[in-house]
Amino acid sequence: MSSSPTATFFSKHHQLPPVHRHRSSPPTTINCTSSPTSVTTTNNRQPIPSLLPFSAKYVPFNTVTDESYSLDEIIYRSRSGGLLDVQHDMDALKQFDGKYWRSLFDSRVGRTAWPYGSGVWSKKEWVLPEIDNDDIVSCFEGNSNLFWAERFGKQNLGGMNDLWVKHCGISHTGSFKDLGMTVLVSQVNRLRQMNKPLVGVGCASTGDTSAALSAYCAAAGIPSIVFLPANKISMAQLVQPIANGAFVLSMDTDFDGCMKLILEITSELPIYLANSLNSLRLEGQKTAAIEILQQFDWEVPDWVIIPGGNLGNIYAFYKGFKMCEELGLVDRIPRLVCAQSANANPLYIHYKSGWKNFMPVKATTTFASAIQIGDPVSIDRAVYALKNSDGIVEEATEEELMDEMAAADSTGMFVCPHTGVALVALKKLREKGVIGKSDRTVVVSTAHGLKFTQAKIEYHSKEIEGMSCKFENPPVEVAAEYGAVMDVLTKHLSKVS
Ligand SMILES: Cc1ncc(COP(=O)(O)O)c(C=O)c1O
Ligand SMILES: N[C@@H](CCOP(=O)(O)O)C(=O)O
Repeated sequence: MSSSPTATFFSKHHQLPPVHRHRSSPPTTINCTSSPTSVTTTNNRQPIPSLLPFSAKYVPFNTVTDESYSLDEIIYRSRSGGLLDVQHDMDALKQFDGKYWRSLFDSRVGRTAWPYGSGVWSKKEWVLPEIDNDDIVSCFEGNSNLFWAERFGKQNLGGMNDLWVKHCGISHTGSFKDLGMTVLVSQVNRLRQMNKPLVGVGCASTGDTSAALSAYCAAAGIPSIVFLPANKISMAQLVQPIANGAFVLSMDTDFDGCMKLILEITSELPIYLANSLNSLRLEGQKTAAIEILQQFDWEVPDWVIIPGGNLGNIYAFYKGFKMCEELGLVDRIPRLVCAQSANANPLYIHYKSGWKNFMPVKATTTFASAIQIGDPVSIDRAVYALKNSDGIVEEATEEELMDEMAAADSTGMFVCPHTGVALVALKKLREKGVIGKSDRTVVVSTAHGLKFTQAKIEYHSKEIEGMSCKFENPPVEVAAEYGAVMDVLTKHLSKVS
């Protein structure tokens, strides 16, 4: 019996359908690979000599030093214990102008040529330029909907007309983590092909990283191990790694406790760390920023608002925008806003103190459970991103975030509580007049609302202690009889008309 094509689709050894094997080059542009000798024009196939190859390496984050590491090394921190960053050879990338890169990226959208149809791998030269296409583990992530939130903007924000929601949660495993995980798991796949001693990949998680890790590992046949804080993630998130065959450890601690443990374990055992401390993840996540520019035909929005927890994503967005500026695709970057839950707000406190001495906090329960993080590993990256984008940090209380989520849902979206946090930040900045009525603004929606149905059910049944749930919309129980249905319906219609 032949095996299911979907089961083996991403395996290196599987014979992909011809359309996926075909490495197409965009029309009227140059077909770039990582080797300078193979950079050719599509018209005459003449090699262009002396071009620098595209390459990337790890360097200490925001530090001037000669220290650097190959991406094929298993390393997460610099010699001094600081964060790492993936540094691309910008001189090599600058051999091509902004117009070239724009048209190359545009030409790959929605295509099936492996792996460029992925929103991440369509930017391969800027992500992991040296990986072999056969080693890539992709679920064709990215290319997510940039939704014009017309009704929400008009109704809830005093006629704001240029408001957009980037639905990163409408994705393979239901969150933006897919963008980073395709890169990390592809690199692990490559390292395993190189016989590096890696028995598996592990992460601590509030539910989305674990879902993405387990799915991408399962697609590639790589063991995954996830550390979850018991009873602190949604049921939908818990079942994702279970279904994907991960080794799931449920621990009586919070995310910060799980994070501490995975760092200790991965330093002892040959398990590769998949959290965003690992800067490879951010290379994939930064493509969401590039995609936003692309979806606006390379016009730059004024504001981008991102919910923050472990704080890798805010830096990933900054990096994506900054690369586009440096390589001439756009001439400026947007102002960034990081939005936190008031119950898990170490960055907000740090911002309000004028960036004086960062102090972790003990994060308490929040409906935005995926950002219940008190000691974010990427604090330095976030501060850098915000300082260099004239950024702002805002916070949202439980009632504010749940109301905003419900208000967004009532205009046709179905967003997660973290998106609610970002929408509160927008509302507060509009009310203060910081964000103008006609400013082009993008709110990044980070996970699918279907992962958080329990929170929505509690809200709409007014089951949340101390919360007025002003947008509640509970189902009406009615007898299955014509008269009874008519009564409730006419009453209802008289109210809405
Ligand atoms: C749904 C969701 N939104 C936002 C975040 C915050 O992202 P980051 O940790 O990169 O700040 C996370 C994870 O932390 C998440 O899972
Ligand atoms: N929300 C995250 C928390 C961990 O973040 P990471 O980006 O460092 O992996 C999750 O879903 O686990």
